[in-house]
Amino acid sequence: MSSSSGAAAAIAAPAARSADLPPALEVRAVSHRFGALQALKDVSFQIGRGEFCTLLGVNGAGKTTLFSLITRLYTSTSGYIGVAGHDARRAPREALSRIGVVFQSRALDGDLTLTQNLQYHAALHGISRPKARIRIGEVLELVGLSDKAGARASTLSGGQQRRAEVARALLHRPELLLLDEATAGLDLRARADLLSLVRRLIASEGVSTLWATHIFEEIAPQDHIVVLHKGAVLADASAAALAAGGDLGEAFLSLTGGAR
Ligand SMILES: Nc1ncnc2c1ncn2[C@@H]1O[C@H](COP(=O)(O)OP(=O)(O)OP(=O)(O)O)[C@@H](O)[C@H]1O
Repeated sequence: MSSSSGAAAAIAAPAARSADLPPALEVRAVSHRFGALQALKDVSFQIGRGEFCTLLGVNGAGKTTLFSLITRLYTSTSGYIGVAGHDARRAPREALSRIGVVFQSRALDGDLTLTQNLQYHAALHGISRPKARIRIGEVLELVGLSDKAGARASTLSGGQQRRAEVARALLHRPELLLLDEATAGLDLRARADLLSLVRRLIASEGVSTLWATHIFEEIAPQDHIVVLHKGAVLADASAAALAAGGDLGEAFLSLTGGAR
């Protein structure tokens, strides 16, 4: 893990789990402006294979902007973004085909059944209908929604809809899963269910995860944390190293100068 900021460099980052494969995500010296506003400043970090990485930052920190650059919604004008070794700018098709995304806003068509939603998305990825049928059964089982396959999306609870979006993101077997404030609007129970589901997927599917949040309770001691604040990486470390035996929330507040 690397970061250009002094604070980040001071904290040792966890090593990637597989030395043989390129990192699931490499962000190197990425900056982005919206006119006069510098939304991202020289952001650098890596996510190793099979790693759960939390991108921790308050509202406006730049999390969604970074996701938009990784997914090519915006084009980065400086720096490098690599997904499983594929340059997102030079080889966007290869990079994007390895990413599954759960966006901040809800993205299912409420009038369609869950299966229809997934069939539509599978077609976008060029998955044939017979293969899609099999894969849809698999991903619904993975997220615990097999019994809802024929239900209209609008009839699912908020937590079920989010799990369905995770299923959708997994259809094409991505190597990197991006989730932007995925628990927003969910009650405590649904939040915990979604988080434990995603953690299980890392083991069962081998997918690496970037989980953007501002909620400390979603972080486990072994997680890799990248603290983003005002567009800059302030720390890149394990949660345990960041908390240094104390409270993670306090450590975060002292890094950000009290912003939460
Ligand atoms: N399209 C845009 N045009 C201009 N400014 C933008 C745009 N999108 C984001 N910003 C600004 O860029 C900064 C980073 O915003 P961003 O949405 O990336 O933060 P965030 O960490 O995802 O916050 P939130 O959790 O509230 O979405 C903020 O100051 C925001 O106001």
